[in-house]
Amino acid sequence: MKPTVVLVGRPNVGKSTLFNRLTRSRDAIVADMPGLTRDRHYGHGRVGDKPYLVVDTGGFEPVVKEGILHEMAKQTLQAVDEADVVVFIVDGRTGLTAQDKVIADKLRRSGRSVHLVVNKAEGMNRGSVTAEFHELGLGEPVAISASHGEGVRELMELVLADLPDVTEEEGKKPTHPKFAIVGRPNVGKSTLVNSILGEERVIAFDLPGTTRDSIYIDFERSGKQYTIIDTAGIRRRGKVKEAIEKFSVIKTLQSAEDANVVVLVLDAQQEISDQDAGIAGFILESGRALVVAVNKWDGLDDYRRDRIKHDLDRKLKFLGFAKFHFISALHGKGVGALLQSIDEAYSAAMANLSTPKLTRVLLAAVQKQAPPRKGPVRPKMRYAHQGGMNPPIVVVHGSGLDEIPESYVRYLEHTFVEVFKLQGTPLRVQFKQSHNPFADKG
Ligand SMILES: Nc1nc2c(ncn2[C@@H]2O[C@H](COP(=O)(O)OP(=O)(O)OP(=O)(O)O)[C@@H](O)[C@H]2O)c(=O)[nH]1
Ligand SMILES: Nc1nc2c(ncn2[C@@H]2O[C@H](COP(=O)(O)OP(=O)(O)OP(=O)(O)O)[C@@H](O)[C@H]2O)c(=O)[nH]1
Repeated sequence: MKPTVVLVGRPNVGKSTLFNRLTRSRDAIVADMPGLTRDRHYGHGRVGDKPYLVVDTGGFEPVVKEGILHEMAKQTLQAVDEADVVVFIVDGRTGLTAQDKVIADKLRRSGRSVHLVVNKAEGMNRGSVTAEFHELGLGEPVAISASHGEGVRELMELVLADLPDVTEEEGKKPTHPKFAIVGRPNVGKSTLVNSILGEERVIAFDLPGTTRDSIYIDFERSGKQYTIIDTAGIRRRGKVKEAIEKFSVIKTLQSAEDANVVVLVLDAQQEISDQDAGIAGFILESGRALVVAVNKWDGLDDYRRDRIKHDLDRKLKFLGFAKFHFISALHGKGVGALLQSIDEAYSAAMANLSTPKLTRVLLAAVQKQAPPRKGPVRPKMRYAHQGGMNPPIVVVHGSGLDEIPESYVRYLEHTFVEVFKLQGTPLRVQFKQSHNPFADKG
């Protein structure tokens, strides 16, 4: 599973500046999806071949108005609790403050692994800028400049050094669908898991766990093997749901990363909320295959059904690649069809796309509509091969491919998806310049 790095610190120390720097390159992938809403607190980062999730806790809750911050915001504490590593940022220009001490104390008691980072250190002597922060008792402070990008890469290498390497695990080819049921509180995730597995099964697996673990359940249906990742499972204990735990975006993201198919559950009896769209945005960014379950479809008249469909069209347009199912988890309606779509999405995400066929499809697409010329060089696309799975990545080789417009990339994506019938997974097209030995000669 990808490690989660949580950025903590008092206001104005540079958390979001660092966050933006860590997540910038990844954002480009889904930069201009129409309608996509993303919560700018959660993102994907990578150092070398090590991927991680990063959380900016700044602005999670309104800043306490008077006096020093006596208590870290609840949401921040939850994020710290669910983190693999905490990066605690202080301001090298302001120097050590009382608030820093309060936060340091909380972090020390959290038992998490903490890296102390002194930001805004550009043009300053490393030794002297970090000196006073030793007093926080969180080990050797690391000096960086988030806005200038100094020391950031070294910092992330250090932060990730002690964590288990996930790249090897990622490379393993899965053998069957492993799907995560995600969605905001109360949409019916537990009910859906029950409906898929059958009551007895769930009770048998209803093991107490720690708050941060999801439950993984293997099951068989119609002779086929599945693994379900149940993020809600831990809360479901017998009759009464005591103290419903706070919704965890981190847990949702982690389980989506770990799955090969995500089932996003929505509540048809409520409006599609910003939180729904936010979760949908993360799933899109993760590149996972997706099936949408619009739950609680029972008890709605035609007018309301039309309205919700309209609402979905408008707010979740960017999930056009996914199949939508209108189900009732409570009455077990539509659950079989949902599983079929999970199978289909899984196969699409894991499809083997042969180089000759990809190349044929590419050349036919180019023939039908050539990439627009920009500047003096005409883009030339020569061949395509598969560069990855889950999501399928098609690497197009050629020359003059620097400035292919986004609309043309989408055109190619749609063409590959249609010809290879890849329902339920996003597909990405990447370009690779090959040096053309004849280009300079005339
Ligand atoms: N000189 C200098 N300024 C920086 C650096 N990093 C961030 N800043 C500035 O510090 C200010 C606060 O940065 P933010 O990234 O918004 O800080 P934050 O911790 O996210 O603040 P909150 O959202 O209020 O918690 C901005 O004016 C940044 O431009 C740095 O490395 N050097
Ligand atoms: N009418 C109707 N109600 C449903 C359906 N599915 C679930 N519910 C109800 O919605 C409520 C929430 O269901 P849960 O399965 O606990 O939802 P959850 O998403 O697991 O909720 P959290 O544990 O808070 O994340 C319960 O009262 C369910 O009985 C459905 O298909 N139709």
